[in-house]
Amino acid sequence: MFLLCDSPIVRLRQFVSGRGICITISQKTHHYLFCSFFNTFIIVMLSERRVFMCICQNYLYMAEKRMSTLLKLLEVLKFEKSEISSIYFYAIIAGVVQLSLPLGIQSIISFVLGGTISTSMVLLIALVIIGVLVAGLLQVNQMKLIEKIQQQLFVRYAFKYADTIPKLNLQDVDNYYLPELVNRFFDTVSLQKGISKILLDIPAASIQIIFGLILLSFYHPVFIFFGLLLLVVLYLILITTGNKGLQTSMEESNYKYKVAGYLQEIARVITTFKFSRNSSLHINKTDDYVSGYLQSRTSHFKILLFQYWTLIVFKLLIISAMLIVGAILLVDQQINVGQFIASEIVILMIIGSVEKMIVSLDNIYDVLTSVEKINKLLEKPKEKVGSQQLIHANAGFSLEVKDVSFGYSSEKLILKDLSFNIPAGSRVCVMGANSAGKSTLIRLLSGAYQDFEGTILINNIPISNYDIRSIRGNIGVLLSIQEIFQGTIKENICIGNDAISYEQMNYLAEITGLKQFVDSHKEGYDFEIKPIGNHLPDKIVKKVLLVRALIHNPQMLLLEEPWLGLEEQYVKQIQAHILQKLTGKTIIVVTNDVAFADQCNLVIEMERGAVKSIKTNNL
Ligand SMILES: Nc1ncnc2c1ncn2[C@@H]1O[C@H](COP(=O)(O)OP(=O)(O)OP(=O)(O)O)[C@@H](O)[C@H]1O
Repeated sequence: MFLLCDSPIVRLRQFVSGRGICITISQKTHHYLFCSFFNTFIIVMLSERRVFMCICQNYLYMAEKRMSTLLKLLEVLKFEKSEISSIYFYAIIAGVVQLSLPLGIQSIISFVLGGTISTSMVLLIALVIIGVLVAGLLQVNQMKLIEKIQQQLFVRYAFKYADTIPKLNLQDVDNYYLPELVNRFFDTVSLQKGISKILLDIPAASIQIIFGLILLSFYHPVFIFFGLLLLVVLYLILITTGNKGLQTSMEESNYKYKVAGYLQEIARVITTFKFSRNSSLHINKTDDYVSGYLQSRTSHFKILLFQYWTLIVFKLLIISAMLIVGAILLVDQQINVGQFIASEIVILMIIGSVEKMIVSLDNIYDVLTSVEKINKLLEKPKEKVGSQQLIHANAGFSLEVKDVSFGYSSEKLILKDLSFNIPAGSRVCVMGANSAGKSTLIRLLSGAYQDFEGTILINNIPISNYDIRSIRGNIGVLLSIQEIFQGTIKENICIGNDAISYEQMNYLAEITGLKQFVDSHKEGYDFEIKPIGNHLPDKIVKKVLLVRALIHNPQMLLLEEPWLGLEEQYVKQIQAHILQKLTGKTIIVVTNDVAFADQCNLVIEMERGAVKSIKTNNL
């Protein structure tokens, strides 16, 4: 295809997959001639360096994108190597066995034309029947292997998601709604379905095509020409529509998740939409996303239709050509009736396989799209994990904050040039007005946010050098960003640590006042908390989180407003526990409680992201 135009880059984008030759016709008027050769990329243009680069980049970008999606699919299939090899092995055997049908029929017809029913003929019929049975058995084995692969895929992704989510970088997670992103897990179901089609249909179809063509070439050389023509057409369909098909499939999937995400958002704020009865915002927004979905789906369907129409036209042509050629060869007595019928059966088998391959293209798009979608969460940035272990000593840790600056985004600094020292075993109170940056500081000290300027040293070693898990194992944290989850109270407190006894839990539950709530339910600590803690008073949520922070007997405590909103009696008990029972541990509490601050060794006052004052109390 040749194209004369004045805007090479715009044209190139519209160009079929960016492959082609580009020749400068006139440098002055900036006219360019593009020509596309399927799957061939050559640039004959030496004078316009800038355009030359653009073309290369465009091509490379598209090739890279396609390759990366394919590589991701191969990465998925890498674990199923042995099953896939077996499936292909069975497919080859089945392909050979299935050829016994036309060959058997050809011989049977020769016998029938001879007018005798001989033992050989009965034997042949039996062989054909056995061939069909064996092919069926092989297919059953293939199905079993596919089932195994499907189960493995689901299990592997379920565990990958469960393992990855807690490791995600919190700063990055701030930019999206994580539960919505997790919806991509449902693409494992599309992957399971698509993979089964691809692994069953495509090998069977390709092997039938190859063996069928080889067989046909034995009947007459003219069939070789038809065979080659068939392969070229199949290749052209794949090349011309492949990229576009994948692109429209991705767009369709993007809108699918937009619709699902928005419905999820409506459900999340159900009361808001319920009480704004006259508003149709939710319907209008859903309409926008659904329209986008329908448009991209229609574009995708157009590609599939184009592929199918090409196939129908080609089928018509090839069947008529084959019948005519077969009939001529038969009349010319170059082939006999048996060969004629057998060759027609083989041709029909080949056409059927080509059809299967074209129809499977939709599955290939689905599979590639699913792999991209599932990986969206898995590819998100993870927390950095150093190698140094924070040793569990029986004393608190020392902290040194040196010239630390931090912003949740690059536009605004929240913490500005903070510097202070906290000796091991200190009790520290962090005070300050709203938005002074107190919570942000605690988040940095807990290792929750890692991309800050300056240094934070724990026991004289930069926090980034530590294995973050060893820090988490040694500190108790109560941050405002923490939540309770669906599960029992015990699970919410212990988070799977079976070494924690009921006595330990009871002791802290008494201090915080959680015990009263636990005792008021017959299930006790096995009382099941509903998702997002629905119906649970805020005070109880806070108490559960506080007991969770204290229960591991950590060497360092980072507590954000631990008693804010709790009953006076429990506030006193909690403070007494922290000040009197946890001697030797490093305790940092964010609170504007002056009475508590007076009992701390160090009081850090913050103002607009900076340290306003540091006061040392001689206790
Ligand atoms: N996850 C976040 N993403 C972006 N900005 C944030 C985030 N968390 C806090 N901020 C902003 O950082 C600033 C400091 O908030 P921070 O919660 O650290 O202050 P604070 O002193 O603890 O205030 P408060 O006592 O009201 O909790 C505020 O302007 C706040 O809006």
